Amino acid sequence: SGKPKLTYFNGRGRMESTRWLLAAAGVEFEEEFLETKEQYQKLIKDGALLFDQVPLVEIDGMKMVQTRAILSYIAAKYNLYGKDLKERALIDMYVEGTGDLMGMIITFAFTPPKERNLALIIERATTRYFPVYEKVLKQHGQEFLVGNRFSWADVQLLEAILMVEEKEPTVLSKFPVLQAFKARISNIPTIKKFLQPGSQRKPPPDDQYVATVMEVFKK
Ligand SMILES: N[C@@H](CCC(=O)N[C@@H](CS(=O)(=O)O)C(=O)NCC(=O)O)C(=O)O
Repeated sequence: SGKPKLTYFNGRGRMESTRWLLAAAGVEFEEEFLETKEQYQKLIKDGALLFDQVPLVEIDGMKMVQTRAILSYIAAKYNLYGKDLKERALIDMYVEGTGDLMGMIITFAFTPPKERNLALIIERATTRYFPVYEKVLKQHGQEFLVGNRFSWADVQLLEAILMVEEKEPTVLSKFPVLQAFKARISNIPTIKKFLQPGSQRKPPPDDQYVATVMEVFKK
């Protein structure tokens, strides 16, 4: 069909940032949801998973795995990766930052309840990560993080803000510039559409999601 095809669980995990980026670029995509061990074994047998891992994104005749490789390819293909090496370097730094923050939340669902440390996630968000983006936007006074143009960095920062707000709704209370950024980027038509109910955006992980992941990978 020419549309990229995403193979992953029916949940956020490591695939959600790819859904966000494709949606922000206005690119329609198909999804295959991993529900059973048999599906996973078949993908391996068919040689579709280079490292026996998902996310898998089939795009432009390639079977891409490795989340960063997938995201970088999509960002470059849809001109969301800056205009030169230095802008791309900034975007890489910013997306690694929001990626690390979201990584803490992704693993949260798989951490035994008594070991979960939500306070640490909120502390990192409000003292290490959000202050950086607040300052960057404040200093150049532009709409977007890099090169005064919409990029991957903006998409992933909005994704991270919304994810942290799901855990702590007041998390932006000391970040007025990020509050304005959130409102602005959420109103970009392709993102506004993705934020509407019924889009391919996935809900926060629940016990069912965690159980499915464990079941599929059970030896
Ligand atoms: N570096 C890889 C890691 C991918 C990964 O660990 N995938 C898990 C699934 S999930 O953690 O994303 O839910 C997997 O396939 N695990 C199976 C295995 O590693 O045998 C990436 O970024 O895509």
